[in-house]
Amino acid sequence: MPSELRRPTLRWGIIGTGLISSWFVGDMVVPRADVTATHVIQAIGSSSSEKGRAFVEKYGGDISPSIYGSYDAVYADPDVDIVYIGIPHAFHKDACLKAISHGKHVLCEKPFTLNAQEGQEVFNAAKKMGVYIMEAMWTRFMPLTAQLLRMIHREKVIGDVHRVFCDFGLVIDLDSLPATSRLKDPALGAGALLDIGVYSLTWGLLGLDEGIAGTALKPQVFSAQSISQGIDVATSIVLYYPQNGRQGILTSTMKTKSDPVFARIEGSHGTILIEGIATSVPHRFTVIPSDATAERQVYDAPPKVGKGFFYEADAVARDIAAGRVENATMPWGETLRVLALMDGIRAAGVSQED
Ligand SMILES: NC(=O)C1=CN([C@@H]2O[C@H](COP(=O)(O)OP(=O)(O)OC[C@H]3O[C@@H](n4cnc5c(N)ncnc54)[C@H](OP(=O)(O)O)[C@@H]3O)[C@@H](O)[C@H]2O)C=CC1
Ligand SMILES: O=C1OC[C@@H](O)[C@H](O)[C@H]1O
Repeated sequence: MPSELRRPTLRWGIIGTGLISSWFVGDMVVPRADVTATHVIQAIGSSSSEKGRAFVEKYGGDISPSIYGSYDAVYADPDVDIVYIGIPHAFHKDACLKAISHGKHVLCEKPFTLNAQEGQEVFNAAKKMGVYIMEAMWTRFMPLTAQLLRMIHREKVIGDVHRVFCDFGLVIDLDSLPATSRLKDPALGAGALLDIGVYSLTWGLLGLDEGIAGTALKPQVFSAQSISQGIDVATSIVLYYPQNGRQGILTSTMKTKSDPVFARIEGSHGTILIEGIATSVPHRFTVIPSDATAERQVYDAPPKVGKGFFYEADAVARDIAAGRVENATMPWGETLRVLALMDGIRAAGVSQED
């Protein structure tokens, strides 16, 4: 096998120097024992080059990327293979389209775009240009997630799944945030559903049905949203699968911190509890058989190195080296399915203005 396929290299251009870009870059430069891909931080694009320089000093370790005071310079840099988009949701579509128009591959943060229509536009452009693009739904790429889903759907460790409960709650005090914060400004896509509810919804979809994108069963969706200052501060979703009676109760809120045990999956032969520092980051699950005499089994994530963003980045590197334009774990159709569900929830959810 050619070495580029065995251990591919990707040269990344980073768009935005906020929180998520710091986490992502930190993971790309963290020393790892079992590296399967090499990630080079080739360029940083920021609203100002001073900000870009400060970012590299703080988070970049030994790297010395090109630092640009604009995003356009990153898209135009011939040494950049792939653009990582880490800016507020409302700007994802334009950033993706610009990167694609320069022939760059793209990894774009969640939620991929503000709605399914925007997402479709971006995928159409990527298809036309023949470039790779994926939504950075990192939770799906963690080995513990893959192990859990295999045990539920293939090994049927809890028998037939009946219900999935999942919550993602963070305490976000809107009054203390500037009006320009991405967590507060409706124009930037603020709201619990798009920011954190997307994870609860993801766990529900993955736990209740093995299919994704075109192979997934279609649930009926019921929802309620509490609106404050023009954004949803809490969204609750019920997924009901008429095909088999399964139900998901999937919640998100900006009012309360969720419990470390953020999800419960119930089946005919037992229950699984999933825990982590956040609903996006599972670090352990426990299988509790219904038979009280049988032992609980605990499964832990691999020892912690970085935050775990390299799992999705490695997957992207392998895909690109193999000539694929989309990823099998997070294909374009799956991003569009989740976006369409969130569109429906926002359109139909019972809303209460305070
Ligand atoms: N996968 C995950 O776990 C996480 C994903 N995310 C996702 O990443 C994206 C960015 O979130 P996060 O890093 O928390 O956001 P931050 O507010 O921390 O940073 C966003 C960055 O985007 C740039 N930017 C461009 N225009 C604006 C604007 N009008 N207002 C604010 N920032 C702007 C700025 O970078 P500059 O000035 O350098 O151009 C800014 O630093 C979101 O879509 C979010 O959903 C966020 C956190 C965790
Ligand atoms: O994706 C996310 O996960 C962690 C949260 O802190 C953040 O707001 C969100 O964007």
